[in-house]
Amino acid sequence: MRTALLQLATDLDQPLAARVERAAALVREQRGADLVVLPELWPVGAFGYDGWADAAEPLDGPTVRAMADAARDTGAHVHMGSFVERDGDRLHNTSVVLGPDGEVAATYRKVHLFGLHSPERGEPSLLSPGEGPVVWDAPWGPTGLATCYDLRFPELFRALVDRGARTLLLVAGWPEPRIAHWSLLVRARAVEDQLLVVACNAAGRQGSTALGGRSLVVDAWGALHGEASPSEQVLEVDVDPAATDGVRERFPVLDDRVLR
Ligand SMILES: NC(=O)CCC(=O)C(=O)O
Repeated sequence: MRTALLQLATDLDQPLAARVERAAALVREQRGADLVVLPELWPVGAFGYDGWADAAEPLDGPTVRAMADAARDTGAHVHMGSFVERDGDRLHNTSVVLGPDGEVAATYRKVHLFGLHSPERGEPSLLSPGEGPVVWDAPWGPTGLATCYDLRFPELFRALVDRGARTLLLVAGWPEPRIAHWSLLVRARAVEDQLLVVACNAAGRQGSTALGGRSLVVDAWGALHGEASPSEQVLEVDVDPAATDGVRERFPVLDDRVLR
């Protein structure tokens, strides 16, 4: 499965429409890929808190529509990363997977909201959490969705495994000062939950926050299939989701769980 991770650097000085147009053009350049993955909150910046309320859109708003058009033109599944979704008077950090037909195939609202550096402006004060884990029945097998700070909460990934997940699509806006945690925890989730993990981070600077890049793909045995630099980059990796079952059969550690 040809997979392209678009490790975007969002330029918050550009108008939102220009950021979306640029991302959609990059998606269209991935013709031939089966799956294209973008980072968390690239339209508004994962740390661009001040712009979120104004930029929030419903699920059928212009950002998702533009990415759906790009998915259709590319003929690929596109995990468009996440955007700030407005649903009535609530805002969510919502990930969206689009099919090659441009239809919404899956959505996931981030469960663990990050606000350690900005208790008054961070995600917990601006957003509402999602209601729980999501496993999407993808053409290549059951696929869990997770977003950034979720990575620090292993119980979410066990819940995804219990719901049948074999592959994990993780999108992030993970900062550079803690990038060693990102690289370590992505590998840990792949090995402990025996999942193929496709993990797409953002790059570049958003205000005072430098995002760390280093997107990576790790299989269920823990082997690294590709890793990006810290800067904006398209990382192309061929992955084999079917190999996860072989790992679980040869080394059935998940069967030996005692606490559930
Ligand atoms: N956007 C995020 O969820 C950031 C998470 C983070 O910085 C961390 O867990 O460290």
